[in-house]
Amino acid sequence: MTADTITAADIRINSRWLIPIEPEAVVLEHQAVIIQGSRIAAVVSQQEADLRFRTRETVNLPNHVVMPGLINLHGHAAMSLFRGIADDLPLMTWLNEHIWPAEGAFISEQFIADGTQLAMAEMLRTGTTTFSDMYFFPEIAAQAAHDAGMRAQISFPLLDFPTVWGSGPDEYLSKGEALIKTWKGDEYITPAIGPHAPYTVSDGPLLKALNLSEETGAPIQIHLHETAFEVTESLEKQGKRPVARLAEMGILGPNTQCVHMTQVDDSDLRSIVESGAHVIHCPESNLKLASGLCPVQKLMDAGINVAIGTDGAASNNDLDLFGELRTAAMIAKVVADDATALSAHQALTMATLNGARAIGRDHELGSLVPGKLADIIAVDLSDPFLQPVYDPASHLVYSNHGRAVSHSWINGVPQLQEGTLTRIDVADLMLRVDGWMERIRNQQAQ
Ligand SMILES: CSC[C@H]1O[C@@H](n2cnc3c(O)ncnc32)[C@H](O)[C@@H]1O
Ligand SMILES: [Zn+2]
Repeated sequence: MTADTITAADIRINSRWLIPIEPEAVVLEHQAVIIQGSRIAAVVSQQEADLRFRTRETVNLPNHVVMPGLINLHGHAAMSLFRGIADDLPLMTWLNEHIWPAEGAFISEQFIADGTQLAMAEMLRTGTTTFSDMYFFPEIAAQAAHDAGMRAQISFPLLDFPTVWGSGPDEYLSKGEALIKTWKGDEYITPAIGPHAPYTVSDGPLLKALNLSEETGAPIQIHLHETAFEVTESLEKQGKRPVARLAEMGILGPNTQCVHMTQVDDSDLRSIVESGAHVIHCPESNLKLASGLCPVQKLMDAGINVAIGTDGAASNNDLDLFGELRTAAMIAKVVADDATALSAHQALTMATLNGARAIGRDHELGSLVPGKLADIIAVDLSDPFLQPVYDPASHLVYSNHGRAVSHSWINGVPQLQEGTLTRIDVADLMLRVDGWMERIRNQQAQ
């Protein structure tokens, strides 16, 4: 090897273990990830890296596993400010009697800016590099994510009734169209359409959402079959199951993300498979609201792409995707009555490549492959609760929680170094969070 075969690059990450996700489910040892600009230039053995690359910066991670950044495909980021205000309730009581009144009373542009930043701090700290949001004032959330250098799919809300963000479907759709125009093509922000649920959006606005999606390419994300009650009520009012209604309208397709899907009969399964729609599994929210259990392994066996999300911090009550994976893997086994269901590697793929596929970005996100964007995390396995290490993939899913995440990069830019966030001023954020807590608590006490 001569000097002219040595390539200059920006960052070299040396790690004890590496889980690339693609091309296969393996754990590699003593690898180096080479980053040039915003992309992965190479993933090679450390010996080969010594011969082929000279980098501006080298990060040595001797007790760590390096893998692609996690993708949290469903949440309501600013609801972090409502964490713990209404626990131990079923979905419709939680929404009608607690969450919707609180949203009416408190949500403003500043609430969304602060709440989204709080959510991003937690997600970055626990290994998420891309998140999906469906909430009010999406233009503020998009700007907050962009400013923090986080990747996000930002869905604008669509409902039949007025909220803090608009007077009804027409206003939501025209503001949403503006959001799409502003952010389409951005490398960090993917604008999307968020019809809330089949029970809150009637056919007219749903069809307009579909038109907008077809015209702009913006994905649709919708809460779907979250509870048995949703399905029963739809059968009573519409004479059909929500999935059948959406399938007949043409809403289900490869650009549609169906969140929850705890109720799946054979006809639902067929509709989802035939349409190519994606399912977003939110196990902890489903458990906490006693909504039901998504049959993840059955969906995957049928060929459906299943990604994972935390849902909002008011129904979870955290945004730690590693914790979510542990729950997902555990309940998948009971639901399938099969301990081999959702293995550790399948779970890690669900939180990375499947998430990228659901937002149509698997060609550039979700695995550590040369040419893909450098969204990378490192997890420190040196703590006693992660020792001894026979299989790092097992530890990441079954023994870990997100606090062991030590480093992350998004687009090749460091976001977390030795557990410290580089782009969010946490002390300042906490002052603003305290202010919101006082206001919310005072109003609740009245
Ligand atoms: C249209 S903005 C989002 C809207 O959804 C509410 N929400 C939060 N979690 C859930 C859930 O699990 N099912 C249904 N709706 C949910 C949130 O409070 C906003 O009002
Ligand atoms: Zn939700």
